Amino acid sequence: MPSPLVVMGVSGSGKSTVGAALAQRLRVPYADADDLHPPANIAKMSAGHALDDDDRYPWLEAVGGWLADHPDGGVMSCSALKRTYRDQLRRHAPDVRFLLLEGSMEVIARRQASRPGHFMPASLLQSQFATLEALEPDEDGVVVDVDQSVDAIVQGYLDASNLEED
Ligand SMILES: Nc1ncnc2c1ncn2[C@@H]1O[C@H](COP(=O)(O)OP(=O)(O)OP(=O)(O)O)[C@@H](O)[C@H]1O
Ligand SMILES: O=C(O)[C@H](O)[C@@H](O)[C@H](O)[C@H](O)CO
Repeated sequence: MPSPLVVMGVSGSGKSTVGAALAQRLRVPYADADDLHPPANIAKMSAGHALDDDDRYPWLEAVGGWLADHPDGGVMSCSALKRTYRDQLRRHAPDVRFLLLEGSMEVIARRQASRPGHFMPASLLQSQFATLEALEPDEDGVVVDVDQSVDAIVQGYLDASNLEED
């Protein structure tokens, strides 16, 4: 894969699951942006409060740093909800591509509900959807519907990107 990829979308859309599967399929390094949050961000979300732009700024800097360190390929799961956040990532890694995992609130809420023990409360899903700005035509990316198997999502991305496995 010639450039780093960010698997993006709202909480519970499958970023970690799909991101890890894609990285394995493409045989490139994988990282989860959830692991790069400052502890204060995790505490805030755990307490039921949505992050704001200021909270996300240092976190996106860390995500961008990882992308810049993987110019020859790597997959990062990161919500990247707003255009300005993706612009911030592109400043670090101009060639970054995005895979937007798109789904209805109904499907995603059901998946979140059957995922016990995660710090992200289901009550924040509405704010995640309200904050999400879809990929714009000038952004390098692919949109895949999450209401299908993980394998089908991975294949959908590969087909849309004309990427072959080694
Ligand atoms: N295509 C799929 N079909 C069925 N279940 C799925 C699919 N993708 C993900 N899941 C399940 O949905 C739940 C949410 O997925 P996951 O944790 O990967 O989402 P996420 O976007 O990384 O969430 P967060 O950003 O909150 O960490 C998990 O329990 C996962 O196993
Ligand atoms: O931008 C955000 O609000 C955050 O990245 C959240 O989306 C969580 O980190 C993640 O999705 C965990 O559930």
